[in-house]
Amino acid sequence: MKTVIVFYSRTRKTAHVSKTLAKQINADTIEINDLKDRMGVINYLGSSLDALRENKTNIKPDTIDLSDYGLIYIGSPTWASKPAPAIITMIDKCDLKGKDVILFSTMGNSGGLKVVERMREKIEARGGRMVNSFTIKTSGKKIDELVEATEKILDEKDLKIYGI
Ligand SMILES: Cc1cc2nc3c(=O)[nH]c(=O)nc-3n(C[C@H](O)[C@H](O)[C@H](O)COP(=O)(O)O)c2cc1C
Repeated sequence: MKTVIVFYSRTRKTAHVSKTLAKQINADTIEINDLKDRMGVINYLGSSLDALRENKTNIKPDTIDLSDYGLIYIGSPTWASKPAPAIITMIDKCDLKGKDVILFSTMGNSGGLKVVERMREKIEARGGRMVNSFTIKTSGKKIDELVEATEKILDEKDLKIYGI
């Protein structure tokens, strides 16, 4: 069975982590886009509130077909210690019955574990099973440092053994 990395990324950090992983483990990627404008200071506050309240949002693609995949990574930035609304919305539209899932979050400095924990609850409710997870701090990291941190986690967590 194939592996896919499903992610949302507002400022490309989670995207860099996802693309690095995909290259290393030979996985497909699916980027979830949030159709609501999330940029700028005012939208930052609104986005934090949306995340706190677990408000749904319009996403593109609207639905994703995971039937070809046995192992699914789901990655989200940390927003107010919660998953981004685009990821909450996406998980609630997915059939994860019998799927192994690896969850990860990026964060400025803190709250990433709570994001993983909330995603775990949600994927389990939809029949998925979390087999591993990790968080990555992104604050102050340049792209090459993010790539390096991702490769380090890949080794530490032995991620290459899953989905073979
Ligand atoms: C609305 C919003 C809320 C955030 N809340 C947190 C937070 O609670 N804790 C934290 O460490 N970082 C927080 N961040 C920072 C992001 O989690 C971090 O920069 C992340 O790596 C960005 O990923 P991206 O570039 O893929 O969007 C927040 C960012 C935004 C836009």
